[in-house]
Amino acid sequence: MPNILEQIVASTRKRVEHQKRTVPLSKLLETPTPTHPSFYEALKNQDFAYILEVKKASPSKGVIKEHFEPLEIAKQYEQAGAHAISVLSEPEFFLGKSEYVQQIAKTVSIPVLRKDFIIDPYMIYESAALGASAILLIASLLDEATLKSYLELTHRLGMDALVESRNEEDIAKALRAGAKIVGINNRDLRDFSVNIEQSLQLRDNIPPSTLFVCESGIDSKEQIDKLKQNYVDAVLIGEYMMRSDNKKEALERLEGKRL
Ligand SMILES: O=C(O)c1ccccc1NCC(=O)[C@H](O)[C@H](O)COP(=O)(O)O
Repeated sequence: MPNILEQIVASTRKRVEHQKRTVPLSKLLETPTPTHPSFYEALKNQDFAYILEVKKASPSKGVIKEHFEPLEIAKQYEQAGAHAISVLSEPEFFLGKSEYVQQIAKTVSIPVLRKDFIIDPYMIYESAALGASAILLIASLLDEATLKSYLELTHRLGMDALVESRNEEDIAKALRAGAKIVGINNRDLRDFSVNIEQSLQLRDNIPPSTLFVCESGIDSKEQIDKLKQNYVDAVLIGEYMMRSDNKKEALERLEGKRL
């Protein structure tokens, strides 16, 4: 049985091939690219930034939000004080849609990160056409030369990339390839367990000139305090925010402004 990433990648390959037949790259390139705010600057301009995630479901948790209104959630995130919004567009395992990225980017004034499993340059052009400010690139899915070329294309199209890493090897590859923003995903994909110690242990591998994002499993003020003490620049929070009815109060609880 292939592991979860292999399953997602296989499904993504089929989806991209189908999408290329529906909207060929030549046609996609005719689409005017919407202007968008800078994801990098939005994170850099804060002592500690919050990227809040819009996702209906995930392989580890199944359906998280049955009654799912992505645009409404994104507006609530912005009003709550998010500095950027992450939007899952992968349809089979996360029940996402590319349209969510487009609709949300059109509506909010903060940057939108397209969270998908980018394995083809077509998806980078598509992300720009959707109005994304940034994309996720997963270091373990791409060899170094490919990661470097995807980063160059992303930057050339005026977007930023969050390069997701899980170990020293991924981080070294990301830095050599020119990543300006590195994320550590705390979720172990073998058993789906999450532990923010993963980010803290790898913190010193990332130079201060590179933005450092801690991803997954964040749901308490104690964790946020610890991450701030360890010079983490930003956090990416999905499930905790998705399950909270009042987004503003949920963020205030993480910040210790509310019990
Ligand atoms: O979450 C999963 O089950 C998962 C499985 C396979 C690949 C990626 C997966 N998650 C994507 C993410 O990284 C999270 O959506 C993101 O970091 C937010 O995590 P959380 O706050 O724990 O929802």
